Amino acid sequence: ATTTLGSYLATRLEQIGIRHYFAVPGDYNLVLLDQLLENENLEFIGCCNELNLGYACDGYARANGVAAGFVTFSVGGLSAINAIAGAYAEDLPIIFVSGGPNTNAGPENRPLHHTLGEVRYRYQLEMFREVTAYAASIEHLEDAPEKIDRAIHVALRHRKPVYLEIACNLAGLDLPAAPNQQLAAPVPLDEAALDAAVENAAERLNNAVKPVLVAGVKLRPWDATKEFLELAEATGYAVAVMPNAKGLFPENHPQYIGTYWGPVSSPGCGEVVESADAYLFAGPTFTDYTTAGYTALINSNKLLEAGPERVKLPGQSYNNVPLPLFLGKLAGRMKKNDTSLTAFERFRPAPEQEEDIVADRPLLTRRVVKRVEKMLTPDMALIAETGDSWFNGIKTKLPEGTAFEIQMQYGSIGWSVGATLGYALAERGKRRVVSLIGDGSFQLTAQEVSTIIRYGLDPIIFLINNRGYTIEVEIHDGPYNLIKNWDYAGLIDVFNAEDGKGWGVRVSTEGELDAAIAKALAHTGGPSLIELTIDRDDCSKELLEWGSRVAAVNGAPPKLG
Ligand SMILES: C/C(NCc1cnc(C)nc1N)=C(/S)[C@H](O)COP(=O)(O)OP(=O)(O)O
Ligand SMILES: [Mg+2]
Repeated sequence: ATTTLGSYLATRLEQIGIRHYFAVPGDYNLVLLDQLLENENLEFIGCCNELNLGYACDGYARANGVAAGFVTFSVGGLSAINAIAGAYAEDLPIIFVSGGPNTNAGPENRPLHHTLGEVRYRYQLEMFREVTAYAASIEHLEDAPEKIDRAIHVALRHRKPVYLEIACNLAGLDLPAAPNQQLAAPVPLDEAALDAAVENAAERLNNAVKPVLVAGVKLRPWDATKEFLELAEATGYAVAVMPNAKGLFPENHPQYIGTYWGPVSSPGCGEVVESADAYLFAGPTFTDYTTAGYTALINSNKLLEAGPERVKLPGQSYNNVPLPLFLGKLAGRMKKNDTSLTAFERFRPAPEQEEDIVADRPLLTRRVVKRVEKMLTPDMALIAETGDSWFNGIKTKLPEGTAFEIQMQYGSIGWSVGATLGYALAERGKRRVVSLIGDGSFQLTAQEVSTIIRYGLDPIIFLINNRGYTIEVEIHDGPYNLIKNWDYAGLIDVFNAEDGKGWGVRVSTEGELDAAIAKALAHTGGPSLIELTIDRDDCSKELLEWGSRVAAVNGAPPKLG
């Protein structure tokens, strides 16, 4: 049996669990798209532009584990590259495919449209090489299967996007049949290093007086959340999560003490973590944003850092130690010690009294967070866009089982609209998406709401209209932080046109918000966009504190020498 190059690729995508792929057509990928349409287990999802296509792949990969996107050469690829770089930063496997020039164009010295006007066609491949874990151009049929399989293998093994460029005159040609072979490779394991790391870590933690555990963002891409929970319950320690790891440990768990974010940690949490005499961080990233401008007091003499594939203990490092194996094995060596949790219990903040809704009270960010918290259910996912939505999203208490998504490593505003599309598609019928999106971010990618309408997805979008770039205002204000206001709620009518089922409303009081949420929860067949009127200076207190610290780091004078 033979298969065409395009249907070989389609079969592979199906084999790794993809059911939808995102595409914007162009004459370099039309024949390839025809091949994909032949596969009835894959659904074509057309996006308004390639940047949003990339963000949709990001959101889909967060829910589904891996995603695929298809663009045309240069005008498509160079538009998508920012989203693919973001997926690299966020450890998301994406099979990203661009149509490429006809294989004869180079040898016959043919200038082509959509290119730089010179006969040199490798520039897109070189650019993607920088933001993917593997990049290859397929210009000969005989090496297509190997390059496709290698790309998929690398994406799944390293949890990173990969890039394939397929010459437009090859996609519909026959290939040798597709052997069903193992595509995902296990993480390398050094048994001796694993045992030594467990031995050393167990000794340090079992001899500590008040050790704590902190969950990091890499727990999820390296499938170690279950083992982290096991370790937590084997130790009885206080457990915190870093801001971009929210949702990776159940927040109603008796050992959960909140978000550890240095000076903007949740009440009591920072104190307990920083006063511990040993802390195990599992899968952490210590960036300027996750440490509030490096003001988090993390002492390397007390730090046990378990990364995706290596463990770092004070004065010792162990390589080829997979995170889930390390955490799981360590759990079996731990003694119970609830000293840090007992310390936290002494000042655990009393649950906040639920304030009654004051119908005609103007909206306050703090009150909006409380109202969103109340509507969340375990079968929802909360997506927080870059902006004050980070702080508001992170402060939102999650019911057990509710998922949380944030792009704190890359922080490219506008990401959340495409990510909402991709995530909602992957989780259709299983999880409803609730998104917190600022007005400034929304203006970069708003048109993808029409794709959400086109495919009848029903996320609930809270559009926080505070008249500008408030994060930037708090870090460093200037006239550039002002934006032109839109009628955000009215956009829904624009995108609905004659057949859409989106619903939009603008609210400015607590009573209006309450009624809008009730209506959104009942609204199906399309998105609900609730535009919130928020005062320009009404932001979370954490943003104020965090902003001044990040600004201090940004402004640090160049070191001499
Ligand atoms: C302009 C910028 N960051 C710089 C930036 C600029 N361009 C891209 C693609 N990504 C970025 N992070 C940021 S965080 C704005 O405050 C976002 O504004 P908005 O969505 O309105 O949220 P807040 O009002 O809560 O800040
Ligand atoms: Mg704003």
